[in-house]
Amino acid sequence: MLALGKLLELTLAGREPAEKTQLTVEGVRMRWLSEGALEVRPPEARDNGLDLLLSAGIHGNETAPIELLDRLLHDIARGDLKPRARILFLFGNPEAIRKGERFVEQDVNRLFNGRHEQSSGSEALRACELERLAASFFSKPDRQRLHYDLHTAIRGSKIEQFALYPWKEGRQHSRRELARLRAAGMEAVLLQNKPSIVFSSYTYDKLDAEAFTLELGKARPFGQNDGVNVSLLETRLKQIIEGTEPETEEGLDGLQLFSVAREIIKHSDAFRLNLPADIQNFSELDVGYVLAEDIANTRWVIEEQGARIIFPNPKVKNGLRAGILIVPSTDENLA
Ligand SMILES: O=C(O)CCC(=O)N[C@@H](CCC(=O)O)C(=O)O
Ligand SMILES: [Zn+2]
Repeated sequence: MLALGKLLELTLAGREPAEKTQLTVEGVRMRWLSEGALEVRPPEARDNGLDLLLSAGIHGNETAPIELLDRLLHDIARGDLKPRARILFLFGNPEAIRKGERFVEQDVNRLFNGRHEQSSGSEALRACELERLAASFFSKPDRQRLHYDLHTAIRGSKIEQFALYPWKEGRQHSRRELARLRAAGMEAVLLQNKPSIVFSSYTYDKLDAEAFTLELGKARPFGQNDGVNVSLLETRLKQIIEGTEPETEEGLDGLQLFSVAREIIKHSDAFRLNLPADIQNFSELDVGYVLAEDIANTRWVIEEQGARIIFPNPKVKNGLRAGILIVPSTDENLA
């Protein structure tokens, strides 16, 4: 196997490779760009015009997606997987991955779309670098652009695998991309309805990629991911990479759609979230329930029928999202 296939090993060791560019026997070029960043380019005659960005480890303790990208890279470096797409592999927060922590000082996935400019420290610099790497990768005209930012969640979930689809004014969510996600094993998609500061929102909004955050199960340490079944996603990614993806029906085959009713923002240290610590994502909340309380008697009371909570987290920094309240949605506004 080509040494550059061991991007994860290099990243965990904090080392630069001796050789920055290597070629497989089939002429696939692997190029190390920076810590945790590697570009894969098929020979020109085989290139099918797709630019695919695969990122994981934006949160350092979310190891199942990192292991998935590591397997894909090994297969490419051994010549077992023969790309027709250009691919950028990114391990988002190397320092946090080495520590096995979600982040070191601040959450990288709250620093995109310019937020890093209002901040400082190594994670702000990394978010800036990730934006630059993604922008340069997606700078070629007349190519399809696709980004999957892979995550696992802090808690268990009533719906194990789901996607978050960013929003941009005037741009419609794509039915074809949703069908593709369904085929990749996603059971639900949350259709966002406002701008955001996460990585997939940056590539969707600023770089015109089709972009998604994918949640694949519960976060566990390296080597303990048997409970996270990524086989459908892995098969689909290999097909996308090799250009052998079967044409998907436009039907969504039971894919559940949700939209954001409200983001719960923690405003102060007085913030209290009235949920059990072990509550699962997608738990339903009754109308009238006092979900949260904050400074100056602010109360977050459930008003929406069919409301569910995802990503509840009272420990976030003040000013950040402490949960998302979602409601069922339909496919009527899809392009
Ligand atoms: O389990 C949790 O509370 C968080 C899991 C996670 O890291 N989710 C992403 C979602 C990004 C998005 O909103 O698209 C995050 O919170 O950064
Ligand atoms: Zn995450």
